[in-house]
Amino acid sequence: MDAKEWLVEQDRLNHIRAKLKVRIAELEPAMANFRDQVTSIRKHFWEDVTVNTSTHEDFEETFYAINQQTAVLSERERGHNLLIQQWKSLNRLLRNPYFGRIDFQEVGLNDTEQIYIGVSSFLDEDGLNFLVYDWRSPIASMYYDHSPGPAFYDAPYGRITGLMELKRQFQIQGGQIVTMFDANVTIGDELLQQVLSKGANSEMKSIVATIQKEQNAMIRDDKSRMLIVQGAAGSGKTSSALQRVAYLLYKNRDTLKADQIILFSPNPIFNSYVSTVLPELGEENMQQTTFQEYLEDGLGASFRIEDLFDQLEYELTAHQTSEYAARLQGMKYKASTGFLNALNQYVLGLGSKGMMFNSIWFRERELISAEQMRSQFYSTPPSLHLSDRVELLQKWLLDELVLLERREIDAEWVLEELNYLDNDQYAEVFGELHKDREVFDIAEQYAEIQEKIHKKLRKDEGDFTFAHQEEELLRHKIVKESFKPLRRSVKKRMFIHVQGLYAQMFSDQTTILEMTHESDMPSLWSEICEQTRDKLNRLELFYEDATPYLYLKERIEGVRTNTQIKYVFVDEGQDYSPFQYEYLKKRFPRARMTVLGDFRQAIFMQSTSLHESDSPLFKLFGEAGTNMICLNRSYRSTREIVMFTKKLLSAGDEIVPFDRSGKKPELIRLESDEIRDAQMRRDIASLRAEGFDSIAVITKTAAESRKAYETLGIQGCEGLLLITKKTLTFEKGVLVIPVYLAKGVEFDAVLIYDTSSQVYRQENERKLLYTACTRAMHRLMLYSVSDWSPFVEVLDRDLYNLAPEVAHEI
Ligand SMILES: Nc1ncnc2c1ncn2[C@@H]1O[C@H](COP(=O)(O)OP(=O)(O)OP(=O)(O)O)[C@@H](O)[C@H]1O
Repeated sequence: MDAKEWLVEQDRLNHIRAKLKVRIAELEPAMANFRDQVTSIRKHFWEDVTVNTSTHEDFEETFYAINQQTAVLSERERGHNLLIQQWKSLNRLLRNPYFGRIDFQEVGLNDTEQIYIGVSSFLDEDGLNFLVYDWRSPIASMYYDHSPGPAFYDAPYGRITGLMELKRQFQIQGGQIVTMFDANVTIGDELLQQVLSKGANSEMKSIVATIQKEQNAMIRDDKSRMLIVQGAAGSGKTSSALQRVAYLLYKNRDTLKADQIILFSPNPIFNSYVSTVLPELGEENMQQTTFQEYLEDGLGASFRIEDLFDQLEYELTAHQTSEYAARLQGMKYKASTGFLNALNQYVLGLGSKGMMFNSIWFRERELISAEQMRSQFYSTPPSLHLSDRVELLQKWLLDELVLLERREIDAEWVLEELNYLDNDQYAEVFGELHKDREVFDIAEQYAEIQEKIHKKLRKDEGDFTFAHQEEELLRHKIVKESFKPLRRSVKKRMFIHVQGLYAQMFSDQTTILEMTHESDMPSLWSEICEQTRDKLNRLELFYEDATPYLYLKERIEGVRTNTQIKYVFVDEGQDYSPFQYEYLKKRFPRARMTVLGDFRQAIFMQSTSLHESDSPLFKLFGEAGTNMICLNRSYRSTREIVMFTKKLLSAGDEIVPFDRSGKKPELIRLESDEIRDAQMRRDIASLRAEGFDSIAVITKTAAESRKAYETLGIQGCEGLLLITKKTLTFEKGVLVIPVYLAKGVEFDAVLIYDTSSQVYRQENERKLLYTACTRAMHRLMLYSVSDWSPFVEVLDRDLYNLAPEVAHEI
């Protein structure tokens, strides 16, 4: 870039920054003014309102005055918040006004427009000229999608075509242009090289300046009901998803708020990892949760639910137990579409037989039996949905309770309770009755007048006394109180015996066949049945049962829906079962869904393929409403690490590394655990000395993590942090972490604690090793004290370096 051009750009930058400073300075007094007004209104709120409730008119006037005052206050607060937002946005721009420029000549116009692109827009004083365009604006999309030459963008009023004459990238720091490139391809590799060569952070970064074309397609897809993104490890799925959230918030700024978007994260620690990206882009964070939270919300009070991580630990460590084979078959089957279909069939079948209810008991008496409910339920129209029939039954039960409650008033126990009312209770009841008394007086007068007019005796003549009436009302009140929990439990639909219904599917082979017409059953079905029933009897649920159980419960009771949410994002989408997708769709009926995942990292027993043509995800919203984007370029790791990790897979050929060089992965075999730990301590120290400050020792299981944490500590390794599923925030340092908690995150250097054949041998462990190794950005080191894992053993020798002292051993 010639020096003259550089000067011109620096001049423009100075000019824009000066304008920004002026605008900021102009805003500050207005902000202070609003703030003072808000403080003053809050302080004097009651002084400015005359409260008078003596007459109806006074009351209305007071009410009106309070309302008016509240409206003024919230209008000022809104104004203040708006100015704060603008102020923050301008300050963000002042630090870094733009990162790109394109020169575009629109067909039919003579002038070429210079379009500068930054994290938000900035207009000239006249409000007509864009000095900086928001990266999400339609015109800015050309920056990501086109190389210099013919180009176009889709404006709200149609497609605009023209010629892109220039595409320039900037890095700006402290008001100075640090680097400047003219790119002749989409986004130049040079800038990306610089960005990617930096160290990992405990928080994810925004990629706004270097979004790639295929990522941009995903970010700006606003047509699909279901967007599936299958992407290699490190291809930018999560980063692009967050940019997509920012884009959607911008595009739909009048109708969409951040809390109408929800992201399902793989674990709580991931929430903290991604939480800074949107604020960095000037947007509020969306809601974040985990599926486990949803399960616990739906079932937590009735069951202790295993989580996905404990399920995986079981799968990886319980080989020796007698029930292992059946449990594994159960995990697989219960996550399958086959079981989902079976369950749907089962629910359908319940329309004609098999419903189970819990009798309603009261003071050790069966008030309404399960049998009565069953016959009442089956007397409702079979053409209705099961949940509608449940609703009719619920109404019937509430009516029955009213009748039973009335009958109960004369029961012996009520009289006893009456005698045992303590003074406070009595006084409370008496107070209430006293109020009612006025009503009785009027009723009494009315009855007397009626008597006179019609000249006939009232029915209750002679036996109507207040004492009697009081006692009756007291009895009534006592019964009503005692029936309250019954009514509440009916409203919560606790009369449905969901546990029994779920267990019924697992009663024996014939039941499920009869109920579901399902022929493709696991061979160890009777053992699976026994395990499931045992667990249910202990009021515990295997992870693989939790979603089907909740699904069954909600199909019968009626689904709890959340219609506020407009977009659902599912990260690590391969780790969700078809059940869970069905559940999410029903739970968020108004939402569009974005699923990001990598089937090559499907380490849990339950998984859903994202890109196979028979993926259940295509059926969820129908093919017409579904779009799939594949991201095969991997940005996180160096070329050497990607070449190594993709060969760990049986089918990883399509993964393409971004061309950033580094050291080859290193294989280090040592004679004993102690020697390995001592070597790791030395390696960690030298990595730190090289300037890498985010380092992870990755293990297969939590038990192995605990062991590594202890033994490395004994070897004098300092500053270790043990990460467990309870850890909520990420910190920089040397983390010891099981692979399933490292999903989705990255480190400068990764050390695989034990890469022997005892640890990574089974086919399901291949993906674990792949996932662990792909967390590394710059350095990858694998250790073993015995034979190498067969997945490593077969790799071409030129894909890695062997530590010299052990070179002869492989
Ligand atoms: N366009 C880009 N510009 C700069 N950095 C990028 C870009 N795309 C991805 N990256 C970087 O690559 C790394 C991996 O991105 P990200 O974590 O989003 O990938 P992922 O596909 O979600 O990975 P995984 O499946 O392994 O969790 C991050 O450091 C991210 O900043």
